[in-house]
Amino acid sequence: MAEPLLSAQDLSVSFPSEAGPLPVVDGISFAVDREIVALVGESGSGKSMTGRAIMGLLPRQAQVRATRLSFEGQDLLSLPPSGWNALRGNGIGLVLQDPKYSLNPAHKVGRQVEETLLLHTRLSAAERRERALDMLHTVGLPDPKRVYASYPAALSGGMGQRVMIAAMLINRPKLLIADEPTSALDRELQGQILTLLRSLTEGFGMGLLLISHDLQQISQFADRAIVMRGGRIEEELASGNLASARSAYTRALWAARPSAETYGTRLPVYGAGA
Ligand SMILES: Nc1ncnc2c1ncn2[C@@H]1O[C@H](COP(=O)(O)OP(=O)(O)OP(=O)(O)O)[C@@H](O)[C@H]1O
Repeated sequence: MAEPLLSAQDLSVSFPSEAGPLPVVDGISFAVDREIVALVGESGSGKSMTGRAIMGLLPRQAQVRATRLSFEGQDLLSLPPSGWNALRGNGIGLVLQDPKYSLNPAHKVGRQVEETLLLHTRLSAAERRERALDMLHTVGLPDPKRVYASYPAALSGGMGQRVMIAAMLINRPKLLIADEPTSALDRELQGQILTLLRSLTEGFGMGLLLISHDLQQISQFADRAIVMRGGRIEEELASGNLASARSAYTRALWAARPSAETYGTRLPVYGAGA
């Protein structure tokens, strides 16, 4: 069988502490292919650190170990810095929570959307512009020319997130990691952005690793869900089965999912031993 796009076996991330290395991701194994896989779990369960390990973007003091961590068969653990630079934005893209912090306020949108093309291709300035305008259109932004020439401050949150997605997808990465890509947006915009991500994932034949604490969202948009708890995988299941999960822990998370009234609040934290 062909190797999945991303494969992680026995992946651990730990931080030094007075009591020795403290694992925050603790021996997890999973794979992502051309599909939408959600990493779900309460705050602090290790979702973001897992995503960052895959991008080679862990804090300096973090230690990462795995028996295997590979992207398209390429071993990520032995990748030199130049290899990471080639991979990021090119093979794997990352969309973070809030475009306010991801987009540089000092540069126009067009330049930021084109950046990956500048780094990884030999396209001319005119070709880059054309691809950027095309991508801004693909992510559903009206008047791409105006957006292209704007500064990020002129964009609403939803537009900013569309611009980030355009910037990440312009060079057609095979895998997109989206870490809480909609939690800075209101409910309606969340649905729009996730619908966009879903159609782009399918249209481009990509894999999407969607990191989220919102189980309701995941049940609607992801194919599979990996439920994390205290750095470990509690259970992996088809996301449509979250409501009837085998694990009591997953069922408790499902029961605590945000409703229209509690929307915007964080999930309660259950101790690892609860
Ligand atoms: N630089 C660091 N040093 C030590 N511990 C850290 C560091 N960064 C994160 N951690 C710890 O790693 C654990 C996992 O964090 P992570 O950000 O992966 O959780 P998460 O599941 O993504 O939660 P959230 O939804 O709140 O982002 C947390 O307990 C966090 O305190």
